[in-house]
Amino acid sequence: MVPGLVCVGRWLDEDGRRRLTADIDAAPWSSQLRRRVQHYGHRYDYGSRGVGGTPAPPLPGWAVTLARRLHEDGHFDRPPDQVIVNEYLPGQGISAHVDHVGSFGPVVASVSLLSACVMEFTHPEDRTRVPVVLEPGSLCVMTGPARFTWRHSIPARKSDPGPNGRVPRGRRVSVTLRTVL
Ligand SMILES: O=C(O)CCC(=O)C(=O)O
Ligand SMILES: [Fe+2]
Repeated sequence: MVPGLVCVGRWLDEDGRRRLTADIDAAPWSSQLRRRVQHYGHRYDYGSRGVGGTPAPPLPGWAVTLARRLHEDGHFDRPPDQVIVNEYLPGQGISAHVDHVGSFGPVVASVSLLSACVMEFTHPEDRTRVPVVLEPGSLCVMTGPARFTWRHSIPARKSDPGPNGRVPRGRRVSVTLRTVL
């Protein structure tokens, strides 16, 4: 429904999810934009804010493993070298944006952990809105129009609409991998 968007459910199995979450939680978090974040690789972040800030630490082992697998699976033509980890507590979200076009390459990949949530893709001209459920362990890859034209956001709310009523959110952690231009 969103051209250029590919989502793979259960990209990480339960053990993989548990180990990745433990590795991430063993690292220090910093607080920005009301969410907690970790940056690795070049510190080019926050969409329209563009390039900035102090250099980030190199990719830790778990991020190198994810980056290699995404490259080997054919999602990237070189292993992604920039990683942002976002934590969302129920009620937190991210406003509609396109990941900074001048800073990042043509592929943006996100792995979801812990709680499911709904990401909304919005077309800037006709305002078409497509909700996409991000399940724990899933991989979402944005290329082409999904990457460059459509905006993505996570509504700041405590539950999401589901087929059988509202689905409460829990703590969610996402890992987004990109290449720096
Ligand atoms: O949490 C997510 O899945 C998306 C994060 C995101 O869009 C970003 O950091 O640019
Ligand atoms: Fe984004």
